[in-house]
Amino acid sequence: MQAVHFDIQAVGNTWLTHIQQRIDEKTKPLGSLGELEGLAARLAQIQTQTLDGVAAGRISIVRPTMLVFAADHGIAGHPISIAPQTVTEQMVRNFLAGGAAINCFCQANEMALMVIDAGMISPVCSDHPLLLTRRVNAGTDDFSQHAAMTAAQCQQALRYGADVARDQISAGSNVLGFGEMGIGNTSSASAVLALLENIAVDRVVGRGTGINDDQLQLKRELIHQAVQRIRSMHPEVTADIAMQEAGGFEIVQMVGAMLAAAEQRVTILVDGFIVSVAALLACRMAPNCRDYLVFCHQSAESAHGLTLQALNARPLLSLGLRLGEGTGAALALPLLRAAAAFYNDMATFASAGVEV
Ligand SMILES: Cc1cc2ncn([C@H]3O[C@H](COP(=O)(O)O)[C@@H](O)[C@H]3O)c2cc1C
Ligand SMILES: O=C(O)c1cccnc1
Repeated sequence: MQAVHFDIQAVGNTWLTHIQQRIDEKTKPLGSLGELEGLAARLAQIQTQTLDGVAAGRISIVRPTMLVFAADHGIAGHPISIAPQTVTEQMVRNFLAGGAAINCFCQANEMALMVIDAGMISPVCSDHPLLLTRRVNAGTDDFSQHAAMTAAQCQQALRYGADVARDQISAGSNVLGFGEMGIGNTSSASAVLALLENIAVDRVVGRGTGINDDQLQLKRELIHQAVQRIRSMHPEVTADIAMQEAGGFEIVQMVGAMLAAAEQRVTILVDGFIVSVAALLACRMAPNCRDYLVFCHQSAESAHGLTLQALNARPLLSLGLRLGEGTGAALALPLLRAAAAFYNDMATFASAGVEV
């Protein structure tokens, strides 16, 4: 099967001085809107391709949509989460019924929500308007023993994810949020991070949903075993190998969706640890993808800091969240709206007759 290819343009710094000049002409002391200025500049860079666009263009946030990718993980057959695998499906039903944290935050912040079955153990038989069924398989294999998926499944997951993003973009979205649901997926994310960044397993493994000391010890051992197995077979671990060996279908679909979004100059809202690991994989496959990422929050999962460091990222919020589902990304959307509002509508010193 032919590998999926993405053609992503770098945002480039051509217009950055002009964009910064537009920000500096606003009626405020230089730099006084702090990180909101960097956020506005990033959004403007993503959306602006001409000098006229810098002078008169507006940052637009159209049909912002949260994509929650759900899948199951063979490794969750071991007691490495507070919850059994069945909770993935139960939570997906909860998303569809509107009862989860992500539903509340999307509703509060006027964000659309779509849930993707990327490969849960059992399909949710539903023609629910929020559900997209893009199942690669009924969960991955236990990656502490075997590869999580085949090369063909990995390519299929990338393709499905890319198609999900393209469909939302065709429907008008120019901001896509990323969230996930999959019991055991912090194990997968930790293994991928250890493999890509060559970090010692003990430093990348955390408590996920809040496991106890015995479970943490087992989680470390299983991931250590996996990393040793994978490294002994592949002295050089590429993103493709990390995904096949230790990924989850929701993680790989997020990678495909991010790459497709970046290809179409769409802003990507990155949630917590698991989504950030997907972002790291996407940037390994296509470094220009980095230009389209907005890092929304820093999770309490200890390895999230290491992931953000690897991506040279400074997130907008730090609220001690450790939930996933896209919650941190949905909470950051009002900051994007505020950045767009001041960039688009704030008076300049000249227009307001303010002299300093
Ligand atoms: C009720 C419940 C709701 C959740 N919503 C997100 N997650 C989060 O926890 C899981 C990852 O943690 P671990 O690797 O420890 O299983 C993912 O499903 C993630 O989205 C949840 C977990 C639970 C139990
Ligand atoms: O940071 C996250 O995304 C996270 C942390 C714990 C559990 N689930 C998700």
